[in-house]
Amino acid sequence: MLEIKNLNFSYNEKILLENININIKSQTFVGILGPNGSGKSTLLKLMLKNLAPKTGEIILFNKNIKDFQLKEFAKICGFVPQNSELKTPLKVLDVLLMSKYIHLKNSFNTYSKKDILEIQELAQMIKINELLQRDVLSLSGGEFQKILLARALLKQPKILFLDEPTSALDLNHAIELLNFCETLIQKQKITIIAILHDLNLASLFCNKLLFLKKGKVRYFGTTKELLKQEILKEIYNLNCKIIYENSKPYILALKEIK
Ligand SMILES: Nc1ncnc2c1ncn2[C@@H]1O[C@H](COP(=O)(O)OP(=O)(O)OP(=O)(O)O)[C@@H](O)[C@H]1O
Repeated sequence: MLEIKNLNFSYNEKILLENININIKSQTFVGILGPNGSGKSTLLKLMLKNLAPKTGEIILFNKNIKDFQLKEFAKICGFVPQNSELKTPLKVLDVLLMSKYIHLKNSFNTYSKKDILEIQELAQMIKINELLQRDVLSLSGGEFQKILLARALLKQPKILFLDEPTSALDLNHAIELLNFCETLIQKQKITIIAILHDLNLASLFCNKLLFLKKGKVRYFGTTKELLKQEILKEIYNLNCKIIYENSKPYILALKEIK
């Protein structure tokens, strides 16, 4: 479904991503992990066509993403950024309605009752229905993150990219949001690619992990295969214990004894 072949990327002379080769099957929850500065956001920007590879290609549904028209690409790919460019005082409902713009046949068309109903249904599901009439600028960080997710989902994307989707959420809300994303994979047959820093959340929700370090793919495999003491030491220089609960690995970070 999404294939990256021999991808290299650099800014000026600085190599940021080197010889990236991965193949992501549909209906997978992929976590992109790695230390700060390892190239996670750069890789996401390349997959979103915000940056262009120096060499190599990114193939989505058998087509090089550079050959997608912007509107066609935007219909297929949903993106939930960490922060948003949204700085204008708009009602949440209006922000969400704007995401339906892409499906309007032409600029003279207007939103339908069906669009409003769809927003209300989704708002119920991700528990933002009480926020619809609020000004986006008045929302808390966590509430805002959920609005960004709703905005991406209303485009009914086939692939959803998330940049640290739980960074502003408490643990309960983080699990609730990722649970919801997991059900989307089954119900709407979408694929999710998320940058995550929390290894335990990655363990709970991701089927596959991509570990980057210094711009290279160090590991790409199943969560069970990769969440191992020696791998986490190699990638993060982390001392940890792995505990298994319902056959899922949990990472217990250890303080270095001096
Ligand atoms: N515009 C730029 N010009 C030069 N270097 C850049 C630019 N953008 C990013 N970098 C560098 O590229 C490297 C990878 O950055 P990137 O943001 O992809 O890392 P990351 O893994 O997402 O990090 P973090 O976990 O801290 O968000 C870093 O060393 C960063 O300083």
